[in-house]
Amino acid sequence: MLPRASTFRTCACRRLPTKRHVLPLNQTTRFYSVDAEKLDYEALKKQRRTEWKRRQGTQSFLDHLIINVRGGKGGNGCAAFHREKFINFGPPCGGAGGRGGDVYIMPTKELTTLASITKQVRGQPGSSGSGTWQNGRAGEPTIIKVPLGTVVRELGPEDTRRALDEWEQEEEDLKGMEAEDMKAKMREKRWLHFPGSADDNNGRDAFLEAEKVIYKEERQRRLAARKRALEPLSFDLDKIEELENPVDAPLGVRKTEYLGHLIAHGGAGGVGNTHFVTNDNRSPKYATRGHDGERRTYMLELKLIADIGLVGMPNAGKSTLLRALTGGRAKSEVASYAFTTLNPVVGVVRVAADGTFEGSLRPIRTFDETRVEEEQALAALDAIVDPNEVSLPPAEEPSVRAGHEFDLLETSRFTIADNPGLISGASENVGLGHSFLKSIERSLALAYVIDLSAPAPWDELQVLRDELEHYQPGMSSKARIVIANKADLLGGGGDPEAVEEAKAKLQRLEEYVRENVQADRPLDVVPVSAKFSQNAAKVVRLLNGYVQEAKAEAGAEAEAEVKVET
Ligand SMILES: Nc1nc2c(ncn2[C@@H]2O[C@H](COP(=O)(O)OP(=O)(O)OP(=O)(O)O)[C@@H](O)[C@H]2O)c(=O)[nH]1
Ligand SMILES: [Mg+2]
Repeated sequence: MLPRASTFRTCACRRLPTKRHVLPLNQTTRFYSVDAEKLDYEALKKQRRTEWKRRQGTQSFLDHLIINVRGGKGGNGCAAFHREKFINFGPPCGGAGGRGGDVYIMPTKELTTLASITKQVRGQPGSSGSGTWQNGRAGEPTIIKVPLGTVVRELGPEDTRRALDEWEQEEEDLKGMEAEDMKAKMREKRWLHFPGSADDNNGRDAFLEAEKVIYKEERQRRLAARKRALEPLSFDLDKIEELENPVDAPLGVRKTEYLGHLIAHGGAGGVGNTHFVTNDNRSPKYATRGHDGERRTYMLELKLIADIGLVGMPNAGKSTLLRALTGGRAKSEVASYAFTTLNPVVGVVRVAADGTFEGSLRPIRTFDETRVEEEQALAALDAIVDPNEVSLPPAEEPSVRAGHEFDLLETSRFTIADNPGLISGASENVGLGHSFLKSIERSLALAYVIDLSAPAPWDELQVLRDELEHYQPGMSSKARIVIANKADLLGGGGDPEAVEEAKAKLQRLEEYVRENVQADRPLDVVPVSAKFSQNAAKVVRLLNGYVQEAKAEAGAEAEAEVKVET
């Protein structure tokens, strides 16, 4: 029985928000106005966010991946005979199948992790040939886009993680079959027959001859593939390459497009029955199927190419520093809870001859927390500052501006990578672990970022150094500078006692660095405030110096190697 109309009305009303469900405004205000409670609430919120982020981090951070790549399958050949008005029995006219598409790999700046890359990549198949001598269309190439800085390594024949090649796979499929069944199955995989002539073909000498030739060719193909597999491919995708088309090419000549590195060839197309015409056999009724594409397995490993790598504990202000140095161009997330940054982010610092860097010309506002909170903060700011009441002095126009104008001034640039936070025990996979350090393994220099406002910043430094050494012995010798961040929190707003205390703390840190953390060359210690871009110019000058120095050293080494070889 249908419910009465009044029943519907009651249900609908129940779903509507009533006054009871909405918290009165004064009630929430009262809750926040209690300071102790608010503090607890804030701490709890931060802790929950940290936990949430850490869990997310373990799922989304991806710096190595194994992918199975298969070139496109070739299209099948066609067994057909020409038919036309007044020609009832025309000649064989089956076209060949198209080639399967090749698979390429290409670096791109748009990606920063391997998370979006599919593990099984199949090239596009070629289309089959058809009657009237029509050959099939070749498969389009497939391009796998990976982040810049990915190292591609093919797994060798002994590696158990490698996918089986087409012959090994066939062997596996035929295991345990009777010899007759096996033969039939192998034939079925390779041959196509004109409708109704399969049995007839199998008994013909011409077909058996053709089969022998096809198997011989296949054996040669298999030998070549096995030989090639003994030398696995390996290359670094550390720069974006472009094909230069000749400038004097005649009009109308197609420009060749850069597709990247070829990692799996597509299979050849099958041949049509026209291919098998001989003097003895004028109307062959069989064609071959397309070949499978190459099957290869690759290990992708992400190693970002940044000249400088920032290493620091969570919340030390690494992301804030990156944003300050790049003028907010590098969009690294900043928030007051730990593990805000989950993936390494690379930014570019552009420097002029007089030491001005582009970031200093772009005033940035660094917001904490999420976008919602950012909007709330802005709204609160607007409520306090009434633009009509406060007459701000007109901002001075800088003589140069960031953006395109800086192109004329720029004399050097370097890249800098912000990393997730490193904590004690990261080598035992505590926090986000330390595998992300792989991304800065090839950096020219490392910079420790520590929180100077912490009670014992030197302890932080020791932990960072130990974790670097745990990750790779000798890696800490790449560190050149200790950036003591959050210096603005010391000094107590100009209180002489607090200033003295801050100076003493900095001195103690310097002493500690000199005595305990020293590598083979002295480490610079620079107090900065990333949030307010204080002393950032000095940091940029020093970092730029290390990069130039390291590049010069690498250049000298390469030259020496060339000399030895000659
Ligand atoms: N007062 C002050 N606060 C800062 C400074 N630098 C960063 N902060 C604040 O410190 C908090 C953490 O900054 P982040 O840049 O996210 O720190 P992080 O090292 O990237 O942290 P993770 O990504 O979690 O490893 C934020 O609330 C920043 O506003 C600074 O120089 N002075
Ligand atoms: Mg960060």
